[in-house]
Amino acid sequence: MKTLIKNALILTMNETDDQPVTGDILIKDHTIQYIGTVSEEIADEVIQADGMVAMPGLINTHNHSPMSLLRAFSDDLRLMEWLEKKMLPAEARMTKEDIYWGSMLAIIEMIKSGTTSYADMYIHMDYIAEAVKDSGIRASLTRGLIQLKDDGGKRLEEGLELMQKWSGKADGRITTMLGPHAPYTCPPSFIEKIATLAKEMQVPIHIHLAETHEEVSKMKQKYGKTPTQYLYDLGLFSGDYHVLLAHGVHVDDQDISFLKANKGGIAHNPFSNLKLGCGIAPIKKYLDAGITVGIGTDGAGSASSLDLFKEMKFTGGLQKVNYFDPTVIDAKTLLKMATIEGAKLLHIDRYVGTLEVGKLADIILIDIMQPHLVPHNDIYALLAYSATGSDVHTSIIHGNIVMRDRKLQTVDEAFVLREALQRVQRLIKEI
Ligand SMILES: N[C@@H](CCSC[C@H]1O[C@@H](n2cnc3c(=O)[nH]cnc32)[C@H](O)[C@@H]1O)C(=O)O
Ligand SMILES: [Zn+2]
Repeated sequence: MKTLIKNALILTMNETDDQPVTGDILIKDHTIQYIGTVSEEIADEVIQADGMVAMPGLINTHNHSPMSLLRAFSDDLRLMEWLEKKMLPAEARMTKEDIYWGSMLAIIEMIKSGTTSYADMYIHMDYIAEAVKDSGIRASLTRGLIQLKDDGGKRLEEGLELMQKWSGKADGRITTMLGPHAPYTCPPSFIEKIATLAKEMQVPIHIHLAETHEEVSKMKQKYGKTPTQYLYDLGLFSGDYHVLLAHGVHVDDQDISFLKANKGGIAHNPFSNLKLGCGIAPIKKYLDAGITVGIGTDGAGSASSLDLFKEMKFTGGLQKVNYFDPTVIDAKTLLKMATIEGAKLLHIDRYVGTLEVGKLADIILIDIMQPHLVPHNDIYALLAYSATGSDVHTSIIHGNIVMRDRKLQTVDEAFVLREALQRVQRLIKEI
């Protein structure tokens, strides 16, 4: 099967070509076969892309997809209260079917706003994997692991089963990670056990880190260390594996030097951090230290929506205001964070994250012939600061057209919305 994208303004996000050029992209099965000028005759299908930007699909580096069912349910509380009084009781009621439809709701929102790969940490991951398979998105799946008493073992078993059952499945679109939830929910022996497994199995780790002031003081009180030093001392950053760290809001300079040892990096979720009143992560310092930073949303229970174009604006705006300096981060850096840097964090940058011959075809087309996207002076600035998720016209993942002219091709959108509306009543009743 050969699909041709014709006459697009191509933004490869590849280091070597800085400026977009008008041209064609030929996709053969799952892969980008040629970028340049291609005759329409050789293609089975032609997508006319005049007036559109073609760029790599966006990568959401942190999500809890079924929490989309808990959108607009608890919005103005502190993190611990939000989590313990609202989210956890509602999550405890989620059936496997709720998980499937909740994650499907999140996935179709992500696809419709330009995300083609995402990282998910949750429970009942089999059902999320089914939704990933059915929808056509690419995902890195993690069973979130907590150990409150002696109950971590069973969860870890489930995490390992997920890896065995789903790694490389759905046509290779699914990868997996090990997922200790956070320093404050995982005692030292549990972290060590997971780090050892990651080392043995050569798999990445996905964990929350230093999200609030409270977390830092709690860990200092209990262990005499910051959350970052706690993980560092347990050897989490010294393995051969990548660690995807969500948030990293409250770190000092010593913490940042510890984080340099890690082969993964930080998933920055600015709007979730803002809405939970957590703080502003020092993204400029991470970038200065050479630490990889990607952009995520976190679950819609805190992030409210899963639009990475929105998160790019918050990322840029917050760093500029935090350092009283608009030059600390630029539009191109924001777009890199949302594409290739995110791909590094998911450990799939060999396959996606830029448009290059030989890479998998994860491509979005953005309609830039709209009042808020004209003129086209600087395409990076246009995409990072002016565009929103609803400007994404067409989305191709793994060579398959999953959305065309804003219409989903793999899933019945109206059906998913009805399922979500009906299921949420039971989940939030009297909480
Ligand atoms: N609660 C699960 C384990 C973790 S899955 C991922 C968890 O992270 C929680 N979560 C979502 N967003 C955040 C956040 O911003 N900080 C900390 N936890 C979060 C979410 O409610 C979910 O329970 C169990 O009982 O086994
Ligand atoms: Zn989270």
